[in-house]
Amino acid sequence: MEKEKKKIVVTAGTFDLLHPGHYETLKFAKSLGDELIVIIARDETVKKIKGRKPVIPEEQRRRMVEALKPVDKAILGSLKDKLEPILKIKPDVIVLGPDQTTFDVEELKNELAKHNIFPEIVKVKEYTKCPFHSSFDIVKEIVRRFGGCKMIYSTLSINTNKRFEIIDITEKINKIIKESNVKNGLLNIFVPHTTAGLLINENEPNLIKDIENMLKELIKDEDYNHDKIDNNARAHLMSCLLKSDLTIPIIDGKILGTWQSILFVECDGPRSREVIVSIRF
Ligand SMILES: Cc1cc2nc3c(=O)[nH]c(=O)nc-3n(C[C@H](O)[C@H](O)[C@H](O)COP(=O)(O)O)c2cc1C
Ligand SMILES: Nc1ncnc2c1ncn2[C@@H]1O[C@H](COP(=O)(O)OP(=O)(O)OP(=O)(O)O)[C@@H](O)[C@H]1O
Repeated sequence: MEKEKKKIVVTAGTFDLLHPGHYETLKFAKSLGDELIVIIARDETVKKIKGRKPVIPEEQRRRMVEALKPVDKAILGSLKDKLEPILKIKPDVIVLGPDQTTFDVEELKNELAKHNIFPEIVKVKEYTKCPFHSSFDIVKEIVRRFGGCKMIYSTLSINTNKRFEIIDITEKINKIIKESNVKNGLLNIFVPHTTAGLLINENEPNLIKDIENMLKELIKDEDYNHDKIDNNARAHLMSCLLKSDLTIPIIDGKILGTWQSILFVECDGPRSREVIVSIRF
């Protein structure tokens, strides 16, 4: 008597962080035949399709899927052509997940028909009866609970010597970044004062003089309303043209372009000033 041919079912997917939705799909897929083969999406494919690499590398994902009870075999997919493994397996049934748009059902049928393969194609329903029924939801929960951005900060003390003065603080900032050991992050420099501020520009002595002249030209030495209370309105107005904070990316431990320096601008010195430097990473 001729041995009855096994009914082979194929399904595929990323299966990054396993959840009951995966299991339900696999259990259902197995119920449709005798042998279930799962094609595991390659890391590179997932990066292209979902815009992010899976958390778990492909071989580790393959091993875990193969260890699941409904699964007979899990294989890594092709890097070149997604049809390649199906053409080799020649399945009787292909199970597509609820959110799988890699193949249009009709197109897949037509394409396989060209190779004399006529599988039944079944689409599964989404399983939602558990708190986490999507791998990305698990990722978001982990980030929410443990990932949060870390921040370190320090305070720079600056003693200014003149009424108006521009002080290059780049070296002091670079020292803080070096000591923080942060290679990639976001630097924020904040001046908690209303008569001083920050600028990024080239520290060239003639240009520094030009910046001073520009501010003094724009905000002339005149009588202002605020002078009735405190004789420093000009400094307040000058600081309106400056920045109270700077946000600069730290990439590979470096900040700033070739000609850029971080300049602290005193408009109402001499005084003791503070600059708050925080780094998020
Ligand atoms: C029938 C079928 C065959 C597939 N074959 C491959 C393959 O050979 N190589 C691969 O990297 N991914 C393959 N995939 C996985 C898809 O690329 C995957 O569906 C895509 O990364 C989206 O992820 P998700 O299905 O887990 O949502 C296949 C998917 C299906 C539905
Ligand atoms: N909740 C679910 N119910 C049924 N099937 C699911 C569910 N979640 C995923 N699947 C199916 O499992 C297979 C693998 O899916 P995949 O690895 O993309 O999981 P995912 O949770 O949808 O991932 P992500 O959240 O990153 O999109 C696909 O066939 C997919 O449709």
